[in-house]
Amino acid sequence: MSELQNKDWQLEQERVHSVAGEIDKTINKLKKNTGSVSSDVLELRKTFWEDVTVNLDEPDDVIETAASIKQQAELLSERERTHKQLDQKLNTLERLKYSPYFGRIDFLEEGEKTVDRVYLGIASFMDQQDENFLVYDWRAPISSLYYDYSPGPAQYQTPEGFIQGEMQLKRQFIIKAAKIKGMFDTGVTIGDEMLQEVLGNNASTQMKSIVATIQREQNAIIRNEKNNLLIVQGVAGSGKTSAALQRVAFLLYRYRGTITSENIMLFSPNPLFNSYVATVLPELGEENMQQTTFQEFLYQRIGKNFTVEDPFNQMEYLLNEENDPDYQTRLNGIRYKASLDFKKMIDQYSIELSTKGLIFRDLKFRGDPLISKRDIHQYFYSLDRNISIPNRMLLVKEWLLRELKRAMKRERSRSWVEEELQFLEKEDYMEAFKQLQQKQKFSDDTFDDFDREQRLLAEMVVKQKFRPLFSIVKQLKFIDMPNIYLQLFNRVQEGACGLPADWNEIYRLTEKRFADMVMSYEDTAPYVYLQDLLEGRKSSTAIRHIFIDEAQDYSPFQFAFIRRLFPYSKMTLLGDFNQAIFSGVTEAETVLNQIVAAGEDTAAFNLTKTYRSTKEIVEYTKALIPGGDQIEPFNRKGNKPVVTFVNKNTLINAIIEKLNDLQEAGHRTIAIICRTSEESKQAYEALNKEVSLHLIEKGTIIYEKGTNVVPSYLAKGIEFDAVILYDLSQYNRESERKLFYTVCTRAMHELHMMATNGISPLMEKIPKETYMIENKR
Ligand SMILES: Nc1ncnc2c1ncn2[C@@H]1O[C@H](COP(=O)(O)OP(=O)(O)OP(=O)(O)O)[C@@H](O)[C@H]1O
Repeated sequence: MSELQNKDWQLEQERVHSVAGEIDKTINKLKKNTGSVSSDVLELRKTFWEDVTVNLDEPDDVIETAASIKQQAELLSERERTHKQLDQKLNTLERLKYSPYFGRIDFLEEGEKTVDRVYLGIASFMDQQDENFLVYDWRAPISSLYYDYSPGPAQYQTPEGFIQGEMQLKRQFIIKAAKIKGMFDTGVTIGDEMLQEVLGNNASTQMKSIVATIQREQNAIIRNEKNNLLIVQGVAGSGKTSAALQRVAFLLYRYRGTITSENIMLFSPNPLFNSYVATVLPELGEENMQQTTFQEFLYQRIGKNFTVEDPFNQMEYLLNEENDPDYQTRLNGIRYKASLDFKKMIDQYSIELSTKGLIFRDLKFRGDPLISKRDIHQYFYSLDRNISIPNRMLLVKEWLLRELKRAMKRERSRSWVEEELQFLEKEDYMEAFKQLQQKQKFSDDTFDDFDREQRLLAEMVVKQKFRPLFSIVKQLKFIDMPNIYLQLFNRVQEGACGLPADWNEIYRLTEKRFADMVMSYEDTAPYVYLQDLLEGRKSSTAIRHIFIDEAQDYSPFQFAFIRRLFPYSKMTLLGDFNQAIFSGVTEAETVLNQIVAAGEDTAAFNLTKTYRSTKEIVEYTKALIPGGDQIEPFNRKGNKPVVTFVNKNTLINAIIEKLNDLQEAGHRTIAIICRTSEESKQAYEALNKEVSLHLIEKGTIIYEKGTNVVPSYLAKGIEFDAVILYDLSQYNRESERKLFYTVCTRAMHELHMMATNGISPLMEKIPKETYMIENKR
């Protein structure tokens, strides 16, 4: 280090100390505040009832009591909110104290004489007089200079317009416990050294924020405010998920006051992924957005009577059941049911249903139809056809509720009621007695009282028996959805586009599964879509931004469906067609290559640089996919991938040997990736006797440090220090190329592949010099 650099370092270190000191002062002040708020909260909770005047004697008193409770509850919740905010602020300050900032830029604004020195951190921090920013939030308008430019002419956008000027210095810091551990002045690309430092670390079981090293092309995605729909195609490891999460943080900052974490929703591939990304936003001092998986979202809408298949079962079927006589039909069905043609067919069908064809269910009472499906049908189609189907359904619902009430009255005097009365429990009598007392219906005449009690009990019995019927009607379950859906396949398909030749077979298969009360994954979205067209669904207005990660796994149909549910949301789709493992097998369209965005205000991004894996691993994996030569690895050195020839007897020992080597080399997260869940279980059983490891299944929520055995499709989106592919020879169908690519790209530092039956034909085009071969047969 030169003397000048040494001096700079010293000056910067002094500043770090002084800023950390200021942060400490603020922390202490805040702690005092938090203390008093937290004792307020405790006190309020303790004395809640003391300060409420409870009097239930007269109706007026009851109203007053309710108002008094409400007031007290509001006071408590306001204090609790303040407490939570202070707590969050304290947390952020503690993080800032540990590492106040990661970057500095010196910017001379056009027409100004003094240079602005801007230090960037995870949150803004001002001096004690609240006059000067000691740290700028990385999301502030001026901070974008850091991500977008190298020293030289530069500009940034503010709500008032562009500010031009010259960036004179760009400096990066690695600060830990208020000590500068690294300091780099950067040139053209930001943070090569810093990226080396960050990417060279061990993989973690939880994703980390990347704010210190966001790249320019990622920044464009993170800060986009112009477009309603962002489509990001990015190669494996290009930072799509990272960009999505930092974008959430950006939006929460930029639209503070109008948008909260409640208004943002992330669709993610599985529950494990949800927990994998769950710490990024809290690390940045923000609350997590809403998270769901698409299947979870759909399941709430499908009756509990169905066993609903999830995408993982579907994947297992596709990978394991090639010899099933129905395999090809199922595949064709999956492909068509994913398409917009199928959606059009459903739209057309729903128009027809407006005039004929709806199917209803009998409303049965004590085994007999009380209101027959024919009556419901007749009533429905007697209504004005200009009224939409959902609105007519509401009218039918109201009519049915009226009819049920009428029927209830009729039933009270039926003989079955009297019979039931004899079997009532003592508690039922007590209840009737209590009710009569409350209604003050007792008279002096005990004979009358007996009569009244009997009548009330009869009412109670009938009401109870009718309850399920009321609930059926209220939930519109008098509509026979499964049969309406099946009828769709069995009608004349006039002008239907792209109908598969084996349509009748597809119908037969769908019907067969429905008869067993099983709904295949490919039917879930179309089924719920049709249901929504008939029942109506209030689109969600609370969600303002939707993020869909792993978007390549969504069909055009599914995307159109989501779009319809959230008409007021902006959307960010992130995916990689080379990782379309589901449609890789089925050859169905995915939303990424058939974007349904006509007329939308759309921006498309293409990320080709990859950060996860070493250069050697990328050189190997990029040769696996068409167009892979465009993938640009980050220059981080490592070992070449290794293919180990084994036979069935030596496989487990070879893996154990690898595990030992990798652990010795300091790798903390190692995945043994198997093709299917069955294979994972076998591998786990065999290895578990010898080494300590965990098995990841579809319900697994958290992945743990150490060695994990994981089925291919559950490894999506996450990463490991080292990956051992359980058996590379099994990936031999062309349709599994994307799956093979996806699993190999999970490795950060080391990729090892066992081969029980020679090299996979999918590796044919991979240059021999990109990997090494070992023999353990
Ligand atoms: N700008 C960056 N600075 C530091 N690390 C980065 C950056 N961009 C990406 N990374 C790292 O690269 C790895 C891959 O990122 P991420 O998981 O977001 O990529 P992805 O495109 O979603 O990958 P995949 O499609 O393979 O799931 C992560 O470890 C992430 O922290």
